[in-house]
Parts: sequence; structure tokens; C-alpha cells
Amino acid sequence: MNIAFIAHDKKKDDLVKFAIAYEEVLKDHRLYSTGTTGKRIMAETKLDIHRFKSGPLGGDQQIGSMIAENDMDLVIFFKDPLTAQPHEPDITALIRLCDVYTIPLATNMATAEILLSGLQRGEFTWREIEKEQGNDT
Ligand SMILES: O=C(CO)COP(=O)(O)O
Repeated sequence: MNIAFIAHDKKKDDLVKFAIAYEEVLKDHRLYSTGTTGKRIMAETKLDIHRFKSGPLGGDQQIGSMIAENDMDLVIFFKDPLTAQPHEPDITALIRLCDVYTIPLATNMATAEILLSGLQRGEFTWREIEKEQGNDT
């Protein structure tokens, strides 16, 4: 499974804690992130993450591009709902693409916990089938 991690600055500590808690599960998957988020996670775990550009410099769009190519299976995006972001249109576009392509998206820790529990239980096999069948409209 290809999994993307993104966190706004005030949520990065939470995402690092989350990645530490689920490191054993995550290490068996291909991981991607926006620039600074990935740097933080890699500094505090042994996880290997392909880092795209920082969010404000196009990282959200690069992850969006993987979604459009049916190459992303799960997005964990700890959004900061209380701080304006200069690249808000990119954030909206990324969330929109998750809905266009029916990609599971967690925008907070509570949802992320449930998705990772589902991942541990093997409940994401439908994504492999989607990819095999090339259901990318
Ligand atoms: O801004 C972001 C997502 O919109 C995150 O980018 P960074 O991980 O580079 O801070």
C-alpha cells in the first residue's frame, strides 16, 4: 500500500507521535510525505519515506498527482483548522481528489486511528483490486 503523510506545522508533533505508535505497521508499506512532515517523521522513527516538496511549494499537488494516477491508497493529513495557509487552494484540491478517486483520507488523529486499525485487519485489499482492474476512470 502507498500511504501519504502530511501535517500542518501545529499538527506535526501529533503526526510524529502517531507514526511512532504505528511504526511496526507502517514499515511494511511504501510511505510518501510532504517535505517537512517527512523530515520530522524520519528524524524520529526508522521509517523510510519518499519526501515530496514542502506543502506550500507544491508538495500537496505532487501527492494529488499520485492520487489522480491511482497510485495512492491512503492519505493521513493532519490539518490545522485554526490557521490560514498560503496554499489553501492546493489543500482543497488534494482533498477534492481523494473524493474524486474514493481514496481514504484522515484529516485528524481520531479518523487516522480507525483507518490504521482497518489496515492492520487487512481491510484495504479492495484497493489492490482497484489497482489491478485499473479502475482509474
Ligand atoms: O503544508 C503542508 C500541507 O498542506 C505540509 O507541508 P510540509 O510537510 O512541508 O510542512
